[in-house]
Amino acid sequence: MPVSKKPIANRKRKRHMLPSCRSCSTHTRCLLHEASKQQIWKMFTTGIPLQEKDGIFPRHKAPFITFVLGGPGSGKGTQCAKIVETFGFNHLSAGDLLRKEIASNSEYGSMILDTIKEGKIVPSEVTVKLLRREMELSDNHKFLIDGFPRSEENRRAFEEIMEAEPDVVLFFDCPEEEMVKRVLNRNQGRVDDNIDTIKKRLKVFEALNIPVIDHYAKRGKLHKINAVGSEDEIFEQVRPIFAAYQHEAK
Ligand SMILES: Nc1ncnc2c1ncn2[C@@H]1O[C@H](COP(=O)(O)OP(=O)(O)OP(=O)(O)O)[C@@H](O)[C@H]1O
Ligand SMILES: O=c1ccn([C@@H]2O[C@H](COP(=O)(O)O)[C@@H](O)[C@H]2O)c(=O)[nH]1
Ligand SMILES: [Mg+2]
Repeated sequence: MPVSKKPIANRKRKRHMLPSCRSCSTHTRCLLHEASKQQIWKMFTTGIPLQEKDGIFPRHKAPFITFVLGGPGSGKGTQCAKIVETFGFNHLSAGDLLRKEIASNSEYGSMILDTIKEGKIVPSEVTVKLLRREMELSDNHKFLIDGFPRSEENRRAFEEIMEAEPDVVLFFDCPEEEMVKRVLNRNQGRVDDNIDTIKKRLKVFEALNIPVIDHYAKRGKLHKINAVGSEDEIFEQVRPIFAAYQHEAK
């Protein structure tokens, strides 16, 4: 049975369920309070619910993490939307989080913009920090992490900082010619949807992302999907993967 994403209002309320931050200057309730983070992640990684005495409301479920990988334009975002609709995951697109940082003029904004224009990879600590913040704020324990990790260094940073590994890894396998065609037709005004940047992104994908895919193949976590066909045809390959995990991920 599909589980819909919780409304933003509920996510905001979650902040107020966390203890006050004594170490920040404003003394407001603050997600960056180290003790809170450690408590949340202790619970996330051990699966042991926190008690009232731990300072935050108990949560009862360990995270169920899916990494969604594939080249530029292979259809990751499109299929994630279908997975969310059918299986009720929280979709975290690393690229979208980075683009939000640019739009919000954050301290990393101009560095991220330059990196994306060049089709290169943003430093792991920046991306992992953004993912971690979203995961901490989420009322949903089922995560689809789209477009990350992009390199072995990204993968190691995530696993070390989060003390967690993915349960499932999807790889949307698509020929380069098809990916280029899709990206050039995407028409969403992305600064990297031009032929020069696409060529660079494809090179980076081959050199740095394929080793991550190989790593998870060796660990028996990889599900390779033929990403050519209609969106619905492709989703029919994805559906049984999550149907099989539905009991575990509930
Ligand atoms: N099966 C498909 N057949 C044809 N076009 C598709 C298919 N799936 C997605 N598309 C289209 O291709 C484009 C790229 O898809 P999408 O944004 O989902 O890819 P992505 O893997 O998330 O790319 P990126 O890594 O660049 O974010 C979009 O315009 C989308 O509508
Ligand atoms: O983990 C990540 C994810 C993305 N990037 C940068 O963003 C662009 C666009 O990413 P999409 O997944 O295609 O939306 C990507 O080419 C990288 O430059 C990143 O550095 N790290
Ligand atoms: Mg995408």
